[in-house]
Amino acid sequence: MTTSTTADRQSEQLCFFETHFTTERSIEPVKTIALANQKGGVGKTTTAASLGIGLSRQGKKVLLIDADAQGNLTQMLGWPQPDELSPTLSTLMEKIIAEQPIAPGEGILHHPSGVHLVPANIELSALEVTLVNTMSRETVLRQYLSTVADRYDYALIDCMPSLGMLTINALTAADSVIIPVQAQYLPAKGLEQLLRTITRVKRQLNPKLEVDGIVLTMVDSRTTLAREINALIRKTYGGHVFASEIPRSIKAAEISVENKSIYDHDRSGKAALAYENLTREVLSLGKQIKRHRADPVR
Ligand SMILES: Nc1ncnc2c1ncn2[C@@H]1O[C@H](COP(=O)(O)OP(=O)(O)OP(=O)(O)O)[C@@H](O)[C@H]1O
Ligand SMILES: [Mg+2]
Repeated sequence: MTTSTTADRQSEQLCFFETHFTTERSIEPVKTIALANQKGGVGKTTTAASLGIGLSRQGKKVLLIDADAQGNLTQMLGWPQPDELSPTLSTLMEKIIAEQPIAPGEGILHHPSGVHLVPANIELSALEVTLVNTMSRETVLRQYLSTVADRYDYALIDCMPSLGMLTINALTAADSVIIPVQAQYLPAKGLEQLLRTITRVKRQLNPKLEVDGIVLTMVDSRTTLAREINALIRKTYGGHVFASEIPRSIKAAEISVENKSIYDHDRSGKAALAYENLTREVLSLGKQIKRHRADPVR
């Protein structure tokens, strides 16, 4: 029978710590969040920009990924002609498919707020068609992200309004999903379809995928209908709805044409304050994940 000394035990524990944390760091140094909802115009892009810049204002290194061929996020951040940009997300994903090397920082734009952006344009539509006949077609975006992930704390993917192959790529690359829902219409059917897709991706492609929550956008609490729908969503999805609600606000609508962040455009307005609250909630979720990850070593 062997008796382990205190030194042996300490060395074993150290080994366990190193293995645990080294693995976590090398695989998941970044928290990747997909902003997804196949319904159009619900605030995905506005939330991606405002949450991303919000996280950056809290000292986090943030990469925004425009995964929509409309290029709305790219335009919102101040590149009004995305079709003239190269390389873009489609170029980088094509390189992954062709197994070509990607240079450090290739295609990544720097926004004055501090966030970085992988832009998109109409070429992404063609790429989506190419993906259909590509080996490991669901993991191309995840493979791209793994080449840049170690430089960021958060990567936010702004999805297009569909459940097509690019959104599946985003869900496969993500640790979690935030679902912006416009509190004006009953979203029940579309939401169920989205949640089924998330469950399918989690089961077949990405076991770590979680839903961070639904964020109610363009909330107008002046109308009874909006208040009722708001209450119904909270009753149905309970703890999966963020406490922070994004109010309907002209200032929030204006940022898509002003090319300013909500924090620069209307610093103390209600939309900026709401996005600051959402940012705090998202940061606190990140801490919970870290606490959870650290549990086994205690
Ligand atoms: N809080 C808000 N109050 C008022 N208007 C808003 C608000 N948030 C976004 N908008 C406006 O609503 C429209 C849709 O927003 P956004 O582009 O963020 O949605 P989306 O879900 O990304 O749309 P798509 O599905 O087309 O990608 C835009 O014109 C935007 O400026
Ligand atoms: Mg959008």
